[in-house]
Amino acid sequence: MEATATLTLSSSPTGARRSPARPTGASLHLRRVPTLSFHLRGAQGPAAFRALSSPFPGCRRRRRGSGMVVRAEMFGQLTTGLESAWNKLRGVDRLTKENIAEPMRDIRRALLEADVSVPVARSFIESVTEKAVGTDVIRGVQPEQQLVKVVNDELVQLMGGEVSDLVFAKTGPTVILLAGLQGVGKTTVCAKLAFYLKKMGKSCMLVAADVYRPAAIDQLTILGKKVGVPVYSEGTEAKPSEIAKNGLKEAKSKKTDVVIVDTAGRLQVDKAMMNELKEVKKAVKPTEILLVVDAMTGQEAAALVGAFNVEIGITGAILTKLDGDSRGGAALSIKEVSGKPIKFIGRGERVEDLEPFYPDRMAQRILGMGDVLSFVEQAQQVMNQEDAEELQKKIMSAKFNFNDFLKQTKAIAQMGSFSRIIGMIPGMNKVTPAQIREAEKNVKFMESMINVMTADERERPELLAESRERRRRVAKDAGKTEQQVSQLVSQLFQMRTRMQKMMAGMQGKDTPDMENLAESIKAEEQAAVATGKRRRKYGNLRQRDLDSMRGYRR
Ligand SMILES: Nc1nc2c(ncn2[C@@H]2O[C@H](COP(=O)(O)OP(=O)(O)OP(=O)(O)O)[C@@H](O)[C@H]2O)c(=O)[nH]1
Repeated sequence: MEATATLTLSSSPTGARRSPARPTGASLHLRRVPTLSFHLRGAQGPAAFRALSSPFPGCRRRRRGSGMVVRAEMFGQLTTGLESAWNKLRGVDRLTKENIAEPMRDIRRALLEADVSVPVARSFIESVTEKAVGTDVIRGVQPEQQLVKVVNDELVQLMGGEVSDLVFAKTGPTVILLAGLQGVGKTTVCAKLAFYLKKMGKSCMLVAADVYRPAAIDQLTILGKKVGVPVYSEGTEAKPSEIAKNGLKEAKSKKTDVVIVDTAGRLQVDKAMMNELKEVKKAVKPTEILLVVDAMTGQEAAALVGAFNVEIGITGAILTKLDGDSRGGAALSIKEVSGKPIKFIGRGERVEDLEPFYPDRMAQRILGMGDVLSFVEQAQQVMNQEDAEELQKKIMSAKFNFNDFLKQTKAIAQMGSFSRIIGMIPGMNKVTPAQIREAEKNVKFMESMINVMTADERERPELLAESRERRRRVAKDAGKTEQQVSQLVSQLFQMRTRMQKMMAGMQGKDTPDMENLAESIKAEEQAAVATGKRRRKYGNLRQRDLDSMRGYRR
């Protein structure tokens, strides 16, 4: 026999539900550990791989020595489903509503297969479609790569965007109350959290408030010993709220930093369970109430977090058993469905197997395309850099027109800040958040007027400066006053002059001494409002603008 294979199956009932066909010539050794992995060696390795992995879409192969290790990764099936979406976009030159329709169907199917609920999948698809179609083409980036980036960003948002850190009490011990259904891993999480907090330098105490399962107290005591933290218990006779209260008193007297309260789990959500939790909550006023949920239960876990939140008001969730054959639905839906963040994930039975939940890392793990993402990000940066250089050239040759103006205002809307573009022009990176907000407020107002200008007028702003009729027409079409249009025209010329001066000032200086752009725009705006005296032929355009305009035409 030339090939050997070691196959390990998930310890969970759902993980073990499918058994791959046994390949000829390969020996299988079954162990109960919570991932699926094959180690194949010998000439028949590839054949054995195909036979073994066929029931597990998303299996990954890795060469190891002369053999190969195959793992059915968490979310493997979802990753595979998404891959088929990218493949359908090969050969298209930009993303359109039409050509992404089918890939979007694939993504939707992949999400549903991963056990994401229908409404969550629907709103995800809607927002990806909207963002993908509205994305500018980035030079050198394939449309399918661009879609990967959009999907990644939306996945990160779906999972809460930012990492949600544990909150600690300002004074006295921080109390963490753990709740959850039976067997989800609450008791194990107590020890894992204590281990994690000890590594952070916090002293911990575990409180055994699960009085219904005598073994739970023993289990907690053993785990407490293992991680080196004291366990407070009063046996199975006392009331959980009393035990928690006394435990907290003891922790205070010992100046313990964090108290973790283990509560009883039930097979399903019931009134008695909720009432008991409410009592414990009232007795110890926890800083964090975390619901422990099993990732294997998919969208049910998300619904459960929502239900507990409505009943007792929780601060977040801990998702366990993500190392098994979890399809990912829980991780993807919890925040969206319940509004509560996932704070930690459990990825194994050992005390070390708990880590904070990072939405961005999780999204990358799902897509399995870290390299594509960083490539698209770099290309975007290059494009912004090129934009900035182009803008600089235009400013220097006094050709900054309404199209550039609009492009900049749109860039503001897109990026939420001037500073990303402006910051790339050397010396122009002093824009403050208040100025950004101010600039953003004006964006829509200006855009409405620029949108109704003709292509010629946008290209050559002096057409508007010279013709009162044109300004009147723009005002009428945009629903603004003639004065507001004149102000916009005047602002563009002032901006142009000002920018030119700044650029000229910058040349030959390492650290130019100049005001930032937004400040200058604001100053000019105020000046424009204050002036009204020199309005003759050009309505309320100011003499200085006319001079600058003449300079442009020379
Ligand atoms: N694979 C895997 N197994 C886990 C994980 N967390 C817990 N388990 C296992 O799940 C089983 C149940 O864990 P417990 O901590 O006893 O669950 P519990 O919620 O306290 O259960 P009750 O006290 O009955 O409510 C144990 O065999 C744990 O080893 C995890 O992240 N991954």
